[in-house]
Amino acid sequence: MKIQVINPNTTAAMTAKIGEAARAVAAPGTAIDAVQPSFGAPSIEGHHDDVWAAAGVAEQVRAGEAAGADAHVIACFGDPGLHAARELSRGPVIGVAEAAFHCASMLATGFSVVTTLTRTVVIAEHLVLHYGFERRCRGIHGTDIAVLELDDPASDAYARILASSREALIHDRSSAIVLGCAGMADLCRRLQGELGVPVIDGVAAGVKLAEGLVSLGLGTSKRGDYASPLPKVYAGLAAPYSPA
Ligand SMILES: NC(=O)NC1=NC(=O)NC1=O
Repeated sequence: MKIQVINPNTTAAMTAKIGEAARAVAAPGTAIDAVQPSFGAPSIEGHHDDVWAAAGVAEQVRAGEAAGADAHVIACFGDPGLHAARELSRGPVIGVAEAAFHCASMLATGFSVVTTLTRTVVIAEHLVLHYGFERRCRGIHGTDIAVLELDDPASDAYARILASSREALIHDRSSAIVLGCAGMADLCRRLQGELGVPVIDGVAAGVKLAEGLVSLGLGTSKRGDYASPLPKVYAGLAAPYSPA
């Protein structure tokens, strides 16, 4: 099967890291196509970035459908464009936040989220409510590490995320950690080893959930609000949209 993994920001190094994290867990028969939009923000750190990211996700899902993708993973913790992507897709579309929340909820009675800039905490809060996890998510914590600082050794990102996770487990009385940024994917196993609790990276969780649904012969329902978008010409876009 082929899974398109979309980094909705436009930083190629992050797309490569996300693709590596996806391939590390993909089953032998699963091909991972890691992509990013042709336009948009280099990192997604707020509502304005999110809007552009959602349009970029729609662009990439349309291309992925034309290329025969069996499923799509939206690899940004805000799950930008998730519902629009499901209108466009025959197969499953998994947002990394939704995937991580589901997995954490099957491993612990309560989980905490550790994310990047504190200003993005409200976006994660909105997702928790939108997906119905308010009884399972015990707290969401910003570390004030910018997304593109995650790879900068000078940011001391790992130590700061580890410390924030330790505090969250105590303060929230939670038993699992959800990493609140796709850019943290490479830290997951090390953090889990040091914290001694399940640490969920949404990229890996999203890939395995997508694989599982496709292998069950399940795809996005095309009845109701996830039916294909109505065919129309979109001003300013190269090609008018017509359902596959
Ligand atoms: N909470 C976040 O900062 N999420 C993210 N921003 C990105 O650019 N990618 C993410 O996963």
